Amino acid sequence: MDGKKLAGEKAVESVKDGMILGLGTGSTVYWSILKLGELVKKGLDIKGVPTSKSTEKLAKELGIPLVSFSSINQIDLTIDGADEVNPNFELIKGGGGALLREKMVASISKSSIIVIDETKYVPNLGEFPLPVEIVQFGWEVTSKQISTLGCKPELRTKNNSPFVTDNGNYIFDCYFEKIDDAVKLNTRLNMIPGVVENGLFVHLADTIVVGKRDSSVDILYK
Ligand SMILES: O=C[C@H](O)[C@H](O)[C@H](O)COP(=O)(O)O
Repeated sequence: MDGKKLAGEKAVESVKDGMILGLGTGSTVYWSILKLGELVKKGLDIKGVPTSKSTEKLAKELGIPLVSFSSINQIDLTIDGADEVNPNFELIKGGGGALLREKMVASISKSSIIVIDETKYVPNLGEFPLPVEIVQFGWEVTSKQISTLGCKPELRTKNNSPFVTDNGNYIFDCYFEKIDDAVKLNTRLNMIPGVVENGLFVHLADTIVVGKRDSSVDILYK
């Protein structure tokens, strides 16, 4: 069975009536949102906070009640995907371009479950290029500054034009040889003028749900 589907559906078992729920973005959490839609139809009482326009659209189609991020101070639980996860529960996110809103939502979540298939659980972060969201103004200069941290930033494109995020920004996919110190790199990247946010999530996940090829699911707790 598909590891993404297994993990996505398993995470929903932690959802309880009355919760305000952060709804992540991507093809793994898609399965969580689909399951939530089914449960809402059967009477589950939750309110979702979407992390992207695509998740907002999906949740609306499924009849999941939503609440705007601006109107709340705290989220009970967020379920989201990731591109890489290491044994310290540090993540690379943003493969789908939603990292900024995802990080904002995660930052006010009491608890956060990350759903992945087993290919994404890695000893060291960095094989997946690190997404960094930047303002459009002077992106060439920002690229040079980011490269001094030891990577090759590539401007993400879509249909031969720069990819534009839900927030109107660009994304660099940054190729580091290996990321040894995610905490330090997260800080250094965010200190560069022009950088809005980067896809390193540190101290923002407490449970990892891993869907495996053999149809089993591992649940890792911090
Ligand atoms: O911007 C996208 C998000 O960070 C996703 O959660 C991440 O890229 C994982 O996506 P998927 O589950 O589709 O592999």
